Amino acid sequence: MPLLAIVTTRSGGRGVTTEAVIDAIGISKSYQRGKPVLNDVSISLKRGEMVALIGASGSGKSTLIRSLAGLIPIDGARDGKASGQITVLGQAIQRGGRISCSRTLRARIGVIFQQFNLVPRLSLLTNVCFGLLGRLPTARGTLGRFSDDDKRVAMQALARVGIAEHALRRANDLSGGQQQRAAIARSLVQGAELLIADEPIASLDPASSRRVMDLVADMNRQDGLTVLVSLHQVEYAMKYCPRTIALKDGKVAYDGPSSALTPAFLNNIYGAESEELFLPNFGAVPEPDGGLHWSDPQAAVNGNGHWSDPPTVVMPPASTVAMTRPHAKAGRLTA
Ligand SMILES: Nc1ncnc2c1ncn2[C@@H]1O[C@H](COP(=O)(O)OP(=O)(O)OP(=O)(O)O)[C@@H](O)[C@H]1O
Repeated sequence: MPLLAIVTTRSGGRGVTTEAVIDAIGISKSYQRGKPVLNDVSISLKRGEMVALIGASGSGKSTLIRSLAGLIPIDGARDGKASGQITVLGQAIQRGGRISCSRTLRARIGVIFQQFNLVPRLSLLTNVCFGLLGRLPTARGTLGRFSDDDKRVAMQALARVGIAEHALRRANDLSGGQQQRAAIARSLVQGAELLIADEPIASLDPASSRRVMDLVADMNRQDGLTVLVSLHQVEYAMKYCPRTIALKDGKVAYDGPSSALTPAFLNNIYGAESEELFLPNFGAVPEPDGGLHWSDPQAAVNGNGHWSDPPTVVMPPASTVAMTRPHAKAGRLTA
């Protein structure tokens, strides 16, 4: 697909297919020997899915995201235990504790971080052009010589994320939300097929968070990008992602529909942190069986729901809402 088409396509979502875009089998990661931060984790994402990764602080979300993106090596075979394997877009990105990510494969994976990862003293335009590096001849890319066509593509991406007027401003002169939108524009010009985002809204105010999540959801629906996004606030996971994977102590504690998550389960996952997680008026209401469902399903789907930014709400005590069998069936519930 031509680059301009990648940035401007509005042809409608491509839906979820059966093709696995991420396939991680039995992966573990220890920063210190004998203390695994990820412990035998297996997950699979199909093309076109938008999946949230949630879990308490320290549960291993960033470690999993970085492992899947081929940024840190997972554990190799150890103590008689076979090593895990990660396949992304049909290619082994990690095997036996060794990263084997080609330049071509890396160009197909967009990665967004909480701290934006822009070059602070360079313009937004140049930062977005860096997304083209995986596609340019090495010499031109290394010298950072971008053609008028390259800049046109970057401008289109900046226009799509709504910050074209700031193209020539230095990245560090812009707000966090604008910088994150520039990082998204960089993934757009990159032509990524898979977007892996590590707490992209963790340092943003609610309005900026919604804009960023709306853009990510738009890339999923309109461009067919497969998205894995780690989120601290569960409400965003429930609003934007049909499926949620929850980590607890480095293991998959839940993998299933976001709508089947219950306050009791979330209390279990987050413990004392849980009171900070829920914002009311997102449209999520408890069902009699303890699940959370959207009062306006269309709002959940198209991101046009009514939003407000009220103070945090205290979740009901775990004992008041029991996890019932239908949820265990709907998702893979192991916590
Ligand atoms: N580079 C590192 N060296 C040593 N330990 C690390 C390193 N990175 C993370 N850890 C540890 O691994 C555990 C999981 O960290 P990780 O950042 O993956 O969790 P997280 O779920 O993303 O947390 P948060 O929501 O706070 O970002 C934590 O105990 C953390 O201290």
